Amino acid sequence: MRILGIEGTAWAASAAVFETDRDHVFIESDAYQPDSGGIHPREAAEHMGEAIPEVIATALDHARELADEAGESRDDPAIDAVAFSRGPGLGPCLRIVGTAARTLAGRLGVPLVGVNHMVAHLEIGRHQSGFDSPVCLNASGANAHLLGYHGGRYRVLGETMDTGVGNAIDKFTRHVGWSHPGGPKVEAAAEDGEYTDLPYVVKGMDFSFSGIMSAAKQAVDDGEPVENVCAGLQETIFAMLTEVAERALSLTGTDELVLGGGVGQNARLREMLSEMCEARGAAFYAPDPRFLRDNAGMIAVTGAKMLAAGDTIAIEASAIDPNFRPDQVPVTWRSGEESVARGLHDRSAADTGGEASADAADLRGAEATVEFVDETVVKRRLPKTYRHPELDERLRRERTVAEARLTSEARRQGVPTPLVRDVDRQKATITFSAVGDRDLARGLSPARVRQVGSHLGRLHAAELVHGDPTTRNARVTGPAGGDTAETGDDASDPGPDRVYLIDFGLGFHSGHVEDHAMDLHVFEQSVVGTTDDPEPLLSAVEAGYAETGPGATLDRLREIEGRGRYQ
Ligand SMILES: C[C@@H](O)[C@H](NC(=O)OP(=O)(O)OC[C@H]1O[C@@H](n2cnc3c(N)ncnc32)[C@H](O)[C@@H]1O)C(=O)O
Ligand SMILES: Nc1ncnc2c1ncn2[C@@H]1O[C@H](COP(=O)(O)OP(=O)(O)OP(=O)(O)O)[C@@H](O)[C@H]1O
Ligand SMILES: [Fe+2]
Repeated sequence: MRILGIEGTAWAASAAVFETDRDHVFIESDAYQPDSGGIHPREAAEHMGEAIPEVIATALDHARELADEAGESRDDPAIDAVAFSRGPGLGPCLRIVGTAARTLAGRLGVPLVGVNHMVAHLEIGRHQSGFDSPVCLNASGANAHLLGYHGGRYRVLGETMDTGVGNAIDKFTRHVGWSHPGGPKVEAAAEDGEYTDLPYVVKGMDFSFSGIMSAAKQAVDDGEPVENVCAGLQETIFAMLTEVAERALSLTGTDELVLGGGVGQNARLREMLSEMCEARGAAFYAPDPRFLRDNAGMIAVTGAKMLAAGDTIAIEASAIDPNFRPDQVPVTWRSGEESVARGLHDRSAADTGGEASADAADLRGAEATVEFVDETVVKRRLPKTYRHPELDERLRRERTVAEARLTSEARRQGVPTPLVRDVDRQKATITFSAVGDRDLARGLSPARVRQVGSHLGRLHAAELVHGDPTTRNARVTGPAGGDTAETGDDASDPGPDRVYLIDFGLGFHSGHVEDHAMDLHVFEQSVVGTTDDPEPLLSAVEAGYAETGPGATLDRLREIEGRGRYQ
């Protein structure tokens, strides 16, 4: 089969032909380059209007040659379907691409396939790597998120809370007067720069860039050489992306990572991700640059998978969607049984602690190694070689201090946590009492997550924020199956099932409703990412929270969930 792909969500007017038999992709692209400033939607649309017909004509010529070589009749269309980017992206650009795709499919009498651009950024890497069910890091201009397939959809495991990663970099380069796009210029300048410290902001698997960008602009304005700020920016932003990717691998239990998106062309980002994966024995795949930046090849390849699954779209129903989120797409081309979290269900090492602790294997979280010694666990934040040594040293020290302090403070508020027995700041090592029989991820139940909700509420009421409350950072007593006869639905009496919160390394003090709602959001996201039917669990979390937490948090949580983050 031969699929024509068309891409034009923002800057790349691109058309491609994917030949499924040979697994070969031909791509023709024409980039929009703003004269000054960033991407202007109107200018970008004008560019699409001129360039899209030309790139399509070139791709169709190529398809015709292939059809002739194959001896196909000249009366047959040389392609079997037209796949196009339906969104997300700039409305005026998407409309031009949509119109071109509909017209062409109608004229040739072939099916139309509507592709989500973000899903295409990750499907291309999955296709080329041959991985089963990887975690995907999309690092593009307008987006930044971690995705994993579970229960028929790509779930967002973590994402930017403000701008996309490329746009953040481009805003900085505009500030220093460099032309668009800024990413490659920052990469080149960083080669000659010395690392400078900038704010580092991750919350569980979410992250934000706005504080870093303001600090970077300020540093330049204050006279710091721009190449030093570029080096600091790369080291900070890419270490954040690498850290959250590692956390996603750890949370899902998967050992495969693929990279997608235009920022993925950056050699330093690829180096960090590949080093992180190597250190934890995971496989890493990054497509060639021509498949990372916006291109129609990824649209054609994803379109072919959708076509094979019968996932075509009627012309009347093919409206574009500038806010099309990847988790809205029903993934018709993959089996409902596949899951990014498959590793969770066949790893016995996570059942540890209590009686079993003496025999338990040592664990590796995302950040640290955990060694079980009698009834204690020794948690060591070993150096991460992918990070700049200064940044690494700072993070390990700060987090060790925060973890020891907040674990104890939480306990004083009545939240079950391990006892802190010893802290060695120099070696970034803490010794705790062992708690629980297994991670909550391996024993989810409404009664247990209700306790997590209630614990978080108690912390927030005392102006404490956990910072990384996931289903792997709670330990439970009792059986793997969850609700026992003793606990039943009566969560006010936890019975023999007790839920402990651990891993306060990203914790901090805050009375701000936004920080509280984000904390709850991080926990709910970790539940949604790894379960088939999250709704009863989410209701239980919120019911537990409502009993103990500040009143405004749940409203703010709804607001956070509803925020469009495509800026
Ligand atoms: C919705 C869609 O239009 C959008 N596409 C997009 O942003 O183009 P993409 O090709 O994936 O990424 C472009 C970004 O990638 C950055 N970039 C390109 N080369 C880079 C490099 N070597 N280092 C860092 N960033 C780089 C650019 O500065 C720019 O911000 C998206 O996928 O979010
Ligand atoms: N006090 C404890 N009692 C029992 N088990 C523990 C304890 N502390 C940690 N563990 C186990 O070790 C694992 C890793 O610990 P922890 O989450 O603190 O490390 P981490 O590297 O910071 O993890 P991540 O960043 O992935 O959340 C936990 O998921 C848990 O199974
Ligand atoms: Fe893109």
